[in-house]
Amino acid sequence: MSDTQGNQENSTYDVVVLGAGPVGQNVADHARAAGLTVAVVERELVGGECSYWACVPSKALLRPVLAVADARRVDGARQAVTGAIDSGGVFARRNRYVTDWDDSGQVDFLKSIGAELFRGQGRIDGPRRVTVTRDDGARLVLTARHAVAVATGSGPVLPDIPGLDEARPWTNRQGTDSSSVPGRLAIVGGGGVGVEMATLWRGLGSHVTLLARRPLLPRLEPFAGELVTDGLARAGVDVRIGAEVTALRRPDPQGPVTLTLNDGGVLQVDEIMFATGRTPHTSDIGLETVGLTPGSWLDVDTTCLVRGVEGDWLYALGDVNHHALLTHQGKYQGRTAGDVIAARAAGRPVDDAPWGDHATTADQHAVPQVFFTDPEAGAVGLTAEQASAAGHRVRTVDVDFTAAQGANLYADGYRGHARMVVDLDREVLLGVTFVGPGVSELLHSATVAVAGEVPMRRLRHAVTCFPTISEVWLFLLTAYERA
Ligand SMILES: Cc1cc2nc3c(=O)[nH]c(=O)nc-3n(C[C@H](O)[C@H](O)[C@H](O)COP(=O)(O)OP(=O)(O)OC[C@H]3O[C@@H](n4cnc5c(N)ncnc54)[C@H](O)[C@@H]3O)c2cc1C
Ligand SMILES: NC(=O)c1ccc[n+]([C@@H]2O[C@H](COP(=O)([O-])OP(=O)(O)OC[C@H]3O[C@@H](n4cnc5c(N)ncnc54)[C@H](O)[C@@H]3O)[C@@H](O)[C@H]2O)c1
Repeated sequence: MSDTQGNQENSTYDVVVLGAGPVGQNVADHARAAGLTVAVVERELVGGECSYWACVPSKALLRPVLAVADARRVDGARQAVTGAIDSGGVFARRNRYVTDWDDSGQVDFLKSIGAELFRGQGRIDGPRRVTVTRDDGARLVLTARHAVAVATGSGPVLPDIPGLDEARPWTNRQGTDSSSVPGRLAIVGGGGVGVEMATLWRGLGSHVTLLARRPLLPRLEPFAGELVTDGLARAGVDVRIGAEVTALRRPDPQGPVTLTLNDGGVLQVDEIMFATGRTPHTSDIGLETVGLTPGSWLDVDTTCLVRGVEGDWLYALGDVNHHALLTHQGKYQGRTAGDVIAARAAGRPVDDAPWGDHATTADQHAVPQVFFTDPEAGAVGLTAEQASAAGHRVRTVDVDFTAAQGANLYADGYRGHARMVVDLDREVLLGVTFVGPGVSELLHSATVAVAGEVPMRRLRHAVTCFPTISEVWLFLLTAYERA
């Protein structure tokens, strides 16, 4: 429904979604499937950071690097890998997966579900109202009968270092959309973006220096970061733990960047990339008009309803709520919140008990994550340290993959390690971590066990196929039973 006042158009929908990334699209899809009318506001590309400058291009670029690394671990296949990776072919592959940064396919998806797309910057303007400012300056007002869902994602945080602007650093954007390989690349930050970008650009031939304040992948079990550090070093990445950049210089815009480091050393590179964390896209979305602080992460309950806002109409999903900065977890929140909004709109009961239909319980207990490094690292649930800190009485079981024949048949001289964290009181798994080639596809088995709270005694009946990498489960369970 729409009407016009002066030159400002006003329209009313059941739900207004801010941001058409993967998360915004999921909440829209679920609300539409329940029969609600939905407006989606997007200021850039429908598909968001994930589709064009994060998950999809990074994995399109990494896959050839990891495929070649896998082939090199198999006698007979290794001899067929004789040359360097063809970066032109890799970039062309990436361009196909990001559809040349053209979002028409995803626009068609929104049309197909019957959601209305509004292009422009969306801002909340008091309860249940959103203004959209288009590039040509035109403004329209959207009113939400039931809910406004914020899914505006996050952007890179850059440290405040002298010379930062002059250095014109890369962020995840240039790290995923560049079509030339820098001769020398410094990457700052040892989280997920840093380790994947180091794997990728080294694989394409760059001389990469990875500067990390702390050990790599600090949110995972410590052995994951250690094995990934080792893998990067074997690939030729100069990994420097404890390093920080204190100043940057790039006097000639076409010339190299000079980094001053905290140990007083100097490093010269052709590009520098920052992978030093994310900040929510909430500074310019009108949070102050509903009593919230601009620029803050949005604090939500288990149904993704924002706390501290009267009237139960504002939801926040995906990166902006800071539960887990991962596409799949944000999409889970989007599916859940879409269903919650529909239930509340229809006056139906909301099942927000733990593991209920309308609760994002997995955000607290079973978040899975895979890093596409060499070796791959995958984890779900709590680490041993997190589980103990949360007050659980735990047993930690560790095994090397080398004993699993399936793993060795997959890669000669397979190197990998797994850990499971068992809750001794309930005899269920709290967390599992795998590190090794090919473990990315193994992780979901652990996610099912953790989210399903499958009793340890039942897990022994989940027989692993011989000979597959999954045999690691047999070694883990045997070690648990015999301890
Ligand atoms: C290099 C990199 C690799 C990654 N790899 C993975 C991976 O392999 N797997 C994984 O699960 N996660 C990965 N992530 C994390 C993942 O990208 C994010 O968790 C995901 O994009 C979050 O989705 P979202 O929909 O919340 O936000 P986004 O994808 O950022 O989408 C938000 C959308 O909102 C729009 N928007 C923002 N503000 C407004 C406004 N005011 N008005 C209108 N529109 C607005 C933006 O333009 C954008 O389109 C990676 C991140 C990075 C940086
Ligand atoms: N495959 C995947 O699922 C995948 C891949 C990449 C990123 N992601 C997600 O995207 C999000 C963002 O990743 P990220 O790596 O940018 O952030 P992050 O927060 O995971 O890691 C950033 C790292 O940079 C370090 N750091 C911060 N400031 C620094 C400084 N000035 N100097 C040196 N080091 C500094 C931090 O200590 C931290 O270890 C993460 O939450 C991650 O889960 C997921």
